[in-house]
Amino acid sequence: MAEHRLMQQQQSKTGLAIVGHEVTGQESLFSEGAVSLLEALCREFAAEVPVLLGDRKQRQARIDSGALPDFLPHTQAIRDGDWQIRGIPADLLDRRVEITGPVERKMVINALNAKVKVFMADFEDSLAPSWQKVVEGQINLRDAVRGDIEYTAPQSGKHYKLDPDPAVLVCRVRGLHLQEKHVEFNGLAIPGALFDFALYFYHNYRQLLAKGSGPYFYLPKLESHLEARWWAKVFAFVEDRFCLQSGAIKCTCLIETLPAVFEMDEILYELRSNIVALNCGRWDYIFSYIKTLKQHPDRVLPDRQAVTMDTPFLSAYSRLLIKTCHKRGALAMGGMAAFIPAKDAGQNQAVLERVRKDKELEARNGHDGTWVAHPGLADTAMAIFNRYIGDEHCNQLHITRDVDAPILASELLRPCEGERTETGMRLNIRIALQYIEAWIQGNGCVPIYGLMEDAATAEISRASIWQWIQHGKSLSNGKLVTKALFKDMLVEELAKVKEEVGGDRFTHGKFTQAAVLLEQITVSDELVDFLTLPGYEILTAKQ
Ligand SMILES: CC(=O)SCCNC(=O)CCNC(=O)[C@H](O)C(C)(C)COP(=O)(O)OP(=O)(O)OC[C@H]1O[C@@H](n2cnc3c(N)ncnc32)[C@H](O)[C@@H]1OP(=O)(O)O
Ligand SMILES: O=CC(=O)O
Ligand SMILES: [Mg+2]
Repeated sequence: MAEHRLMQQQQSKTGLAIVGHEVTGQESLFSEGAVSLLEALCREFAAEVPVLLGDRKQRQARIDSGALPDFLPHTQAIRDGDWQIRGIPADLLDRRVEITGPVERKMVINALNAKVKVFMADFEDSLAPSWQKVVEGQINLRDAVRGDIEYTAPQSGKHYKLDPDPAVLVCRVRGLHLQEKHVEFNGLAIPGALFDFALYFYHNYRQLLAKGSGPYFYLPKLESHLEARWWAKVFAFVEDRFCLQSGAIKCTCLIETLPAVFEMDEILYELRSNIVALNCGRWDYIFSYIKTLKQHPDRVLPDRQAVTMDTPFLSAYSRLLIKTCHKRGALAMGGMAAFIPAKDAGQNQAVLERVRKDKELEARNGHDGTWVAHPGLADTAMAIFNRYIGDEHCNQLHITRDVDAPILASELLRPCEGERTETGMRLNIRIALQYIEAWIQGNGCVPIYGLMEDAATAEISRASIWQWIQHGKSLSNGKLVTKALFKDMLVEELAKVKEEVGGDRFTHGKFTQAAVLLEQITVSDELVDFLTLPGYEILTAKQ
């Protein structure tokens, strides 16, 4: 019956239509109840998304013409008010180490078995959202929630299954800028965020609540409290529809855009029934600093490697997030050190040392937990947070920073010192090339030169070069960064990548196509909002 209704809708172009190719196992995912929820959400909320995205453009236009982001005058009462978020469920009180990773079957099992408190299952920065991957990802999470997930690696024959006490599951849905073009509502592609949210919620909320957990979400790339309000309405609508207690759905918002850091109190306030934490998504935040201040010549960033969490503008961001969260009873999560374990034992010691240093800074600032990209880093991060949190507490909520001096807008916006080097520019090109190549083939997270690269980190690499060209910056060796210099380097670095990956891999890969896309988005006069937008067109072209 559901199939019949869908076919009718596909013909009439009204209501919801699934237009993607058939993925094995999708019948049970697109059950009548799930489709009906998705359709209701699209009917109620999809039309508001372009309006919210339009608000982003208007804000950006004001900043492009010289204004600087600042705290909002008309929400002063919310910042000054004495209010708290509603509360944190027991299984989310202790989040000292969270692992993140894409929703592929093997990774889901490995992440849930890792020695961490939470697994953030990611439909966002680390996933290239091909139709196949998003559908399979939902199936994998549904099976994991039921404790019914296994996997056998085709090559090694290694078998994977869940350990008895898996990590708490939190699902990160796509950002509002991304569409899911394989599902249409009234003939238009639907917001990817609604697709991810509706399916994860529908298939898992009962089982999760029955085992004392709940439907938990990470919300990425918010830019304003009005976007948080939109999510609050989505949550309330769903809680009502399924006769759940208000606040049964819980979320953590990533503060990973420069505009959002000025609205953290407001975001917590809008979502106060549902929110439990904010998270320092540092990589997108750095990208957003570049993007938001792209027309401000005095705020051009140096080499990516110089932009570390101890630089003043990032330190202010981390400290203000902690202060804001703890004042409101919410957890303040740290972010990702992009290092991943090295095969060589000596090199690995150096990696662990860098992770330790990064986590130590977060824990000392007062963060309640942090992210790792790889199970091999869990113990290191856990040891640091254990030392700061101890056995008596499960977080650092008791640490309030009211006595600290206020953190001012000028500190959040402070220009970042450091060199722009030819080595840094060439490295940016090679990273962006290899990442885009992986992404357009359907792989959203890859190790490159010993670091985890995902959509957020790669954005920094490509946007930095755009910004250096735009403002006619010189490199430390005196070379002026121009479109011509970039194009010459692109040819040279493409050849270098070929040497590094080998002729065979190069020929069978999509490096030339990646180079074309990288060139387009780097020499364009306007900064392309997200590389995943043109990337999605390529990714989905042949599906
Ligand atoms: C800016 C942000 O948004 S950060 C959040 C988004 N980014 C992420 O989540 C990054 C997640 N990390 C990853 O995807 C991976 O660690 C990568 C791609 C960087 C490296 O992966 P690999 O090359 O497979 O690493 P490696 O070979 O060392 O892996 C060893 C084992 O650990 C597993 N593993 C590695 N990372 C993870 C992870 N994050 N979750 C679960 N398992 C993992 C691998 O699957 C592999 O398992 P196996 O031995 O059973 O085959
Ligand atoms: O999503 C996390 C980030 O750092 O970006
Ligand atoms: Mg991010």
